[in-house]
Amino acid sequence: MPFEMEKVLEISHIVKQFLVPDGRSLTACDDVSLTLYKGETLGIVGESGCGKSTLVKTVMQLYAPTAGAIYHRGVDITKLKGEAARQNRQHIQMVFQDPMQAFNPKMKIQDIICEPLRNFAIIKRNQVEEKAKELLRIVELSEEFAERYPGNMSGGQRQRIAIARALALEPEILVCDEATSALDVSVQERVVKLLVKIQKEKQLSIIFICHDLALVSKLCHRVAVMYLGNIVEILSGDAILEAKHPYTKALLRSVFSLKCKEEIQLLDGEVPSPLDLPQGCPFQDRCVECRGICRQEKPVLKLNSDGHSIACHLISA
Ligand SMILES: Nc1ncnc2c1ncn2[C@@H]1O[C@H](COP(=O)(O)OP(=O)(O)OP(=O)(O)O)[C@@H](O)[C@H]1O
Repeated sequence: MPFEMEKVLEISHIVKQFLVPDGRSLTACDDVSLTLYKGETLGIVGESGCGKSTLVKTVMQLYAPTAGAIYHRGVDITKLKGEAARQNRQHIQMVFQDPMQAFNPKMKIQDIICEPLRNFAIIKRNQVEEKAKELLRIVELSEEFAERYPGNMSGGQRQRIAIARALALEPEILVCDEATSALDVSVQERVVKLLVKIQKEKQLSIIFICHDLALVSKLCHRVAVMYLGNIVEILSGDAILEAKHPYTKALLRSVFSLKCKEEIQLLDGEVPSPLDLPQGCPFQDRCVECRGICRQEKPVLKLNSDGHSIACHLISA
């Protein structure tokens, strides 16, 4: 493994339900368990609405889970309150798709980058400029950006600023939710290379949510595939084309072929509503191989001897 097998985060049986206006509950995450290791990039993929953002917002303590626990270095962070919860946020930072929404347009870049450090009283006012320049160097931007405002910068530059701000507190974990998706391909490639470089230097663990399966397979050590609030498969990024779960295989077929960039087949059928989860396998209504047992029993995620996990009744370990 290119990363250490030291557990940094353990997501354990997370269920997240939302109460919707008509009184029913919507299950966005349905018993999700995942481990993140030190220095690892863990990709999370799946169609829109499968629960990726809800899962990472629960990790970020933005949502309280309905059930389950999230252990960071052995401590269940979902139970932390007040100052203990605030302190823990230093270790897990997030970069969103559109950092502009998070930036105050009237603040100088140096103040935006150093705001987390000021909030935790780690640096004084007169140390902001120097610290901002140091962080700008890490994300390979000129020190001149310290004095600028976010309005007149390119998307790639803003995303580097967002990364610099997220790294300011020297977190152990960086969560990137579609962080490179709005960038054009060449800028995206440079930002991704930067993330890999920083990860190697700092042994950072990264959770990377992205719709682009080719990018995920290139960047991520492991990839978790989500469907209707469930993890259906976990496999090595470089083995994504060897996926075995019928959903992952369909997802791979439905996107542009990694080799010839040619669209080949769309995934048939609609994703069922998370308001009305079926008994049994979440993928049963779209699976061409569906059998009786798939409608009765929900398959558990089983670890194969090659480190590949699959939740499917039809595939044996
Ligand atoms: N605050 C909320 N209240 C009610 N329902 C929500 C809330 N947030 C998310 N959902 C629902 O939970 C399900 C999972 O949404 P989520 O945003 O986590 O999916 P996603 O995989 O991140 O999708 P996308 O790729 O489009 O961002 C969806 O059905 C969504 O409508």
